[in-house]
Amino acid sequence: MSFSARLHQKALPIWEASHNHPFVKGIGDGTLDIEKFKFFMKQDYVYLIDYSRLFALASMKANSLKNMALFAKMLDATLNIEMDLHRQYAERLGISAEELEATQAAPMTLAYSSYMLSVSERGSLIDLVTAILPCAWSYYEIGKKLAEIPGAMEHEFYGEWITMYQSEEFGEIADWLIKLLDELALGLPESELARLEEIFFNTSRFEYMFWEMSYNEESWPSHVR
Ligand SMILES: Cc1ncc(CO)c(N)n1
Repeated sequence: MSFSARLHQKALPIWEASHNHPFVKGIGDGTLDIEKFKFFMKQDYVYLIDYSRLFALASMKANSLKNMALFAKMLDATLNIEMDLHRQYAERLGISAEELEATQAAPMTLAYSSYMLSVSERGSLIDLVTAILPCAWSYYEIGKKLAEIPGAMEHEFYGEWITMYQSEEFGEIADWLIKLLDELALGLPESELARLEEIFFNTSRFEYMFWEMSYNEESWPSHVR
């Protein structure tokens, strides 16, 4: 079994909980409360700012020119394609790009971003790739699953979201990260693989918690905001 398949298997119960989360289900059947989605979009935007920084850092740590270029491409795709989706939704929701960028990170967003950044800054390239893989991979899986629901991609509000994450371009990023991880993991001792497994498990948990936070619109208590 490849290392990526092992990680996927280990985190499967968490991924399934994400797929079955009422937030994700609500995007799929179009019933999600728009206020919850608005909360999610704003938090996701500030999350993606730090996620983009990780691609810049990955380019710095890359082991070949080819990989440097691929991470640079992912950085560009996140800042200019994926985050454009957020800017477009914001416009539809009456939020300006400036307001979106100025969103105050909620505790879970801050915890998730800080965890990914700290693992990636002090670790090597494989630590970074392991930390970000559940993000790219799980959104692609969710996108594909939701796209199978008849009419979901044509939904007047949530259709664009599903269309973005099920796209071939987004899938290519996930596939490429999976391949790179398996390459980098070749020949590593079990102790190292177990350490990486923990990172993957943690960011998979954070992915679940991000749905949970968004569904509950959970931020700092108002008296300490
Ligand atoms: C929290 C989160 N995880 C993954 C993705 C996919 O890039 C995203 N936009 N947001």
